[in-house]
Amino acid sequence: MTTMPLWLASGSPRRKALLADIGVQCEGEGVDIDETPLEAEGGCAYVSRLAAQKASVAHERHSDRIILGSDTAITLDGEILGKPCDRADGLAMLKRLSGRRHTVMTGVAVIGPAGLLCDVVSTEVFFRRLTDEECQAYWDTGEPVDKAGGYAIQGLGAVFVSRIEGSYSSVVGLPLCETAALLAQQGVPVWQGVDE
Ligand SMILES: Cc1cn([C@H]2C[C@H](O)[C@@H](COP(=O)(O)OP(=O)(O)OP(=O)(O)O)O2)c(=O)[nH]c1=O
Repeated sequence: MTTMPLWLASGSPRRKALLADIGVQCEGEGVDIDETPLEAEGGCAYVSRLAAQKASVAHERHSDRIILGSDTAITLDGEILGKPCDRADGLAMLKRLSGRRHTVMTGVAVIGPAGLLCDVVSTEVFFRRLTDEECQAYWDTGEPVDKAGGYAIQGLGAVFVSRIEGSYSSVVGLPLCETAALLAQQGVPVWQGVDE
């Protein structure tokens, strides 16, 4: 076990709350990086690159901590969808998700005594059909604006999701099973089903 405190390279209150759910306390703040996908970059490579980059930038400032960075994006028809840039973009995303399945990918990177450790978790999310009125009313709630794909499974957007295959916490922003394993490999005290 390490005595190095954990630093979350994220401004997302959801990621902090998910870690708190499994008893992991941390400080942290978001880092500003360019989130433009590289040419021909796939979703898995994209979220793992951004998670590692967020962790590396934070590590430069807080080299005395264990650093956790993460990134969530959705993929549909071979395209990466991040956060909507405006109302028109958000409505277009919701219409594309309507009545079909898409993939949510979350990359997690942890820098610590074991070096840089990364994982990517993919989850299939199935949406029921949405009417134009529903998409507009949902956008107007304000919930979609800072969410990858323009919806929140943990919020009002849950009424659009008929089922998922994979990790719920990963869709919300941090896959807890895999994150706990990465933290444990870096010596962070984290409960994994047995008391030490
Ligand atoms: C699909 C989906 C995404 N999201 C969120 C998770 C992420 O916070 C966000 C995607 O943006 P990210 O760039 O992954 O994260 P962020 O900008 O919120 O925070 P930071 O970069 O500082 O860590 O979308 C939900 O909260 N619910 C959902 O159902």
